[in-house]
Amino acid sequence: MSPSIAAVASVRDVSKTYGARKALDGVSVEVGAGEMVALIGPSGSGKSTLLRSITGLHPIDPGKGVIQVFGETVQQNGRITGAVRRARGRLGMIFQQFNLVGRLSLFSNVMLGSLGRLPAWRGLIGLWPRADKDKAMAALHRVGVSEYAAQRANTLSGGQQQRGAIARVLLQGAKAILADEPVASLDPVSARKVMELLVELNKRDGLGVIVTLHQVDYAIRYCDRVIALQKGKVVYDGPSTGLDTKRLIEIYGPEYEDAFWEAKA
Ligand SMILES: Nc1ncnc2c1ncn2[C@@H]1O[C@H](COP(=O)(O)OP(=O)(O)OP(=O)(O)O)[C@@H](O)[C@H]1O
Repeated sequence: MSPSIAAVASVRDVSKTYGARKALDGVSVEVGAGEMVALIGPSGSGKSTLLRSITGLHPIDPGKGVIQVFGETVQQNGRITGAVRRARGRLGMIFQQFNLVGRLSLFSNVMLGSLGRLPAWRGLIGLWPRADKDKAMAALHRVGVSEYAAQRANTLSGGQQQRGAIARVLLQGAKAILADEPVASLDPVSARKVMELLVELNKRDGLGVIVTLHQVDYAIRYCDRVIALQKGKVVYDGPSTGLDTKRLIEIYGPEYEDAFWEAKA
């Protein structure tokens, strides 16, 4: 399979143990290049651990587990391979707390997305090539926050910061976005805008998206496919329309309505 059409992530029989706790227990999932998939499940079910394993931020347990990103093996037999650097360039990470440098302008934060391709000294003295500066402004425009380019990141609202973080991923040239609870710190209006932006990047630009969500209603509304984890195991992998009450009780238990952010229709 050529890397351009290979799956964003192919995870086969992966386990991850912290001390005596199995955070992932024989997980196998594959997310295709153009898909937008929600990763849901109760707190502590292993969602973040799965995303971190895909990006090679920690080694999985030794054994038969294998993780491939765009067709290249990034983890095998408990070892992170040399292909992980290339994989990280292709995967844009978005976090709950935005991960911007607060004292830098939004523009400078977005420019940091090009550091993987440029020598670091250029960034240190602000000597960015004109073409990259133009691309950064275009990315900020694309996500709807270009008017705040000169403003220090820590003076912006959460929603504006998260859009800036997405612009940085666009400048990085990522082919897919892995978002770990990207709306958990936002008010519902900003959260909806960030989710709509992710949908647009998926549908219009063809970026693969894997997004962990605490809010089941958001998973159903914005993602065609849902993968649910429970105690480190995949307990559902299918269309979001298949998440009926019985399934939700299986995933979250009888308190499943607490997993809806906005009122359940
Ligand atoms: N660095 C770590 N050291 C020890 N245990 C960890 C570590 N990271 C995660 N765990 C444990 O692994 C399990 C899965 O955690 P993980 O953060 O992946 O769950 P999650 O589904 O993302 O939870 P949440 O929705 O609350 O963010 C939990 O029991 C957690 O306590």
